[in-house]
Amino acid sequence: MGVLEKIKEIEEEMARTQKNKATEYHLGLLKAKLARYRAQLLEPTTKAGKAGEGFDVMKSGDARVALIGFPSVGKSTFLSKMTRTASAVAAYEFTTLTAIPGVIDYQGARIQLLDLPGIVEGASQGRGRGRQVVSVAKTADLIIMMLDATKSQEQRRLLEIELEAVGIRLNRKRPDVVFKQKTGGGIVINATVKLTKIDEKAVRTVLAGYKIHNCDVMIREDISIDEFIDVLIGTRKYIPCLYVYNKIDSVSLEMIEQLAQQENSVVISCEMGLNLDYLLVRMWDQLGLVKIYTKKRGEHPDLTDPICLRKGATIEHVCHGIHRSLVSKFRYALVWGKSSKFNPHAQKVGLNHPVADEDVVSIFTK
Ligand SMILES: Nc1nc2c(ncn2[C@@H]2O[C@H](COP(=O)(O)OP(=O)(O)OP(=O)(O)O)[C@@H](O)[C@H]2O)c(=O)[nH]1
Ligand SMILES: [K+]
Ligand SMILES: [Mg+2]
Repeated sequence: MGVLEKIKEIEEEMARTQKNKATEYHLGLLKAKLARYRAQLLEPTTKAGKAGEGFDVMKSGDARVALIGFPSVGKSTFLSKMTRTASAVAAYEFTTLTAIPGVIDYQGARIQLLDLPGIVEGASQGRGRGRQVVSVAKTADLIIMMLDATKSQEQRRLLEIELEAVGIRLNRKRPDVVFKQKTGGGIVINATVKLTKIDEKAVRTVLAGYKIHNCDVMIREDISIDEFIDVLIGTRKYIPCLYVYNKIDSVSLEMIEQLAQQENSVVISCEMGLNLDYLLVRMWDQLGLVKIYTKKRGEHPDLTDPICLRKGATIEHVCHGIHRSLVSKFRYALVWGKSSKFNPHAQKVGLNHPVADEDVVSIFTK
């Protein structure tokens, strides 16, 4: 039996099984199995389908934003508006057939915006170019899920299912669980908080489903069984997502208001150029980039050409941003700004010092 059939069989069994206390563990086991087969589906080595390879686009700039959506929601129109790259726009579906990269220059950062083919239901199982599209989505620092404001709200849920199916977790944090596999000693489970959604038996059932008999599990937040499975699988991608409703020029004001009030959502009209600046602000916030200005000794900081880094970046990342070989010659750095202990005065720091947005940094070398 192929992987697809096995998946279907488990899904059918899950649908048949009533959800209650008595079936809880059995369902947990089925879920674990299902997740394992789905993971196989994405392995390049299985015969279940062609490798989950993405389109061949070089990652460039300081961050990558991927446009995911059904056909004809306006993804290419958006790329053409926001960047100097033109991507074909048309009223028919599947106009775009490959990944088209464009660049947004914003706040001194270069953000790569990727226009992608529209995906359809079943994309994660290889329908259309779906598999390729979702694997590109996995490489993004932010996903813009583009939705058509004139269409049913169902579209959003369907897309979420497709992205979930390939291991993407939208707007969620990695579960706070420490999992260590061992060669002996049995299963040791500890929790530092009260667990209301799972118990030890459920955890053991899932571990048995994965044929794991020796491990340490330290659970530090009130997780669900699905989140525990994610921890075991280990390759989940936790990516921020903005739900962008396009074509608001064609819906009522009440509708616009209702869509705009949802969490993580932004309403726009590409065609009328409505709210696009605000979307940029929201994208920037979600990406969480920090700008660092460099300063040579005795000179003013260079405010025209900041180095853009991820949140959590250190002086070491700043060095890499200036020149590859700088770290090997590094002696110390002076930092002014929010990360300086003596702000507004400078602090002398080492490579591990975490920088903050708009810090000014001077590097001193040997
Ligand atoms: N009314 C309205 N129409 C829009 C807007 N933005 C795009 N469109 C129209 O929607 C249609 C599809 O636009 P595209 O940019 O090709 O959509 P796409 O998502 O890239 O489509 P595929 O590449 O086929 O997946 C075109 O006819 C656009 O003119 C908008 O803000 N309002
Ligand atoms: K189109
Ligand atoms: Mg397109």
